[in-house]
Amino acid sequence: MRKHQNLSMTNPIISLKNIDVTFQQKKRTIEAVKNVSIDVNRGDVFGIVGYSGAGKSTLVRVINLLQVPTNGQVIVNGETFFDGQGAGKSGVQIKPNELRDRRRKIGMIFQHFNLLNERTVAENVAFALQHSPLKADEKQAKVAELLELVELTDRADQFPAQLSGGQKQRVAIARALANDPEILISDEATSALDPKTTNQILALLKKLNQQYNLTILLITHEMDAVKEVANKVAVMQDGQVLEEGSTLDIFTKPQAALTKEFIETATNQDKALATIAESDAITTLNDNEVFARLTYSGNSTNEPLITTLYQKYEVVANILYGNVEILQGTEVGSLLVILSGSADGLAAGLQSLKDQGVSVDILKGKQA
Ligand SMILES: Nc1ncnc2c1ncn2[C@@H]1O[C@H](COP(=O)(O)OP(=O)(O)OP(=O)(O)O)[C@@H](O)[C@H]1O
Repeated sequence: MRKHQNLSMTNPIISLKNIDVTFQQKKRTIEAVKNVSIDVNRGDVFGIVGYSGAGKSTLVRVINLLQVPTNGQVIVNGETFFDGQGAGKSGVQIKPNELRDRRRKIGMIFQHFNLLNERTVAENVAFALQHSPLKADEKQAKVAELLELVELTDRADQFPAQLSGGQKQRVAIARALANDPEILISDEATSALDPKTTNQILALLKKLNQQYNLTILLITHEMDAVKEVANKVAVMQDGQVLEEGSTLDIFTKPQAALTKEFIETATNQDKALATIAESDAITTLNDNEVFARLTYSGNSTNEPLITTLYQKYEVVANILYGNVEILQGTEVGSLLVILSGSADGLAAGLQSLKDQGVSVDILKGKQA
């Protein structure tokens, strides 16, 4: 695997501008992607999160024109692949043979691995090299190198049916990397795997990103997966990007209700919230109390938030749930608390938390 240079000249490596994808069916029009613009920089692990049907797969298939968009611009590595308004195929700006070449530099992996069952592990990887200019012995060496990279050297002569899900996905990764792609699109690649195997695959993707500067697009319905590896996230719903930002910002300052929902799941807050919401403390919340979620990162973690609330504002915090994650090397904490105090004390205390960069969500209580 070749290490890709970080050429600032060609950043972003993928630029999608105002992309629409509309499918015409007999009686109805499906707007699968609506006016989406995203820039992916070289070396990014860019997470695209959304529920089934949000348009994620359709959007990423636009990158290598497996899906020709209805409108918009597709620019990869500074080269315009597509530019058109309602132009259909006539908006394609690249010749078919060139497009085939460029597609080889964009590897893809999928939920169901898409391996050839009649071929061995080594043959599956070699299959991706059928159009490569390498000589036979070079191809063999390349396959061996790739299998070593994904730690499957000892499985080279086995068939997919003899492998676990995680091993099958590693074969698929080796195959996707055969032509030294600069971009890897991972479309729900861990969705069929158990949590432990998922983490192993995510760790492998992270290694490929760090060691080879491979740009990765990680499509998933699990914010958990994104949290592990992505430095940027876009949240999709109904064909649109609801919000986009660094993983840290998305986790600490989510704006859209859907983003908050994904984060609650990824940080196990959803389960805690469900239990806590039923508890007496919440169902019989007093007038001088608020139930709040406090999210803080980096510097704020060192601040004695709770102590200050009490000492300065006489606001007492009852912590019902706490969680700390390390995201991109930064601590992100979340607390579910009942804060009690005088109306003025609460107002001033909450304001002081916000001033310290803590994101405050009132989940129940007067100030909601
Ligand atoms: N070729 C097609 N023809 C018609 N409709 C399509 C086609 N491909 C996708 N769609 C529709 O476009 C919408 C977005 O689908 P898409 O597969 O991109 O979503 P997704 O977020 O990737 O979800 P999933 O993870 O389930 O694939 C859906 O309503 C889907 O039914």
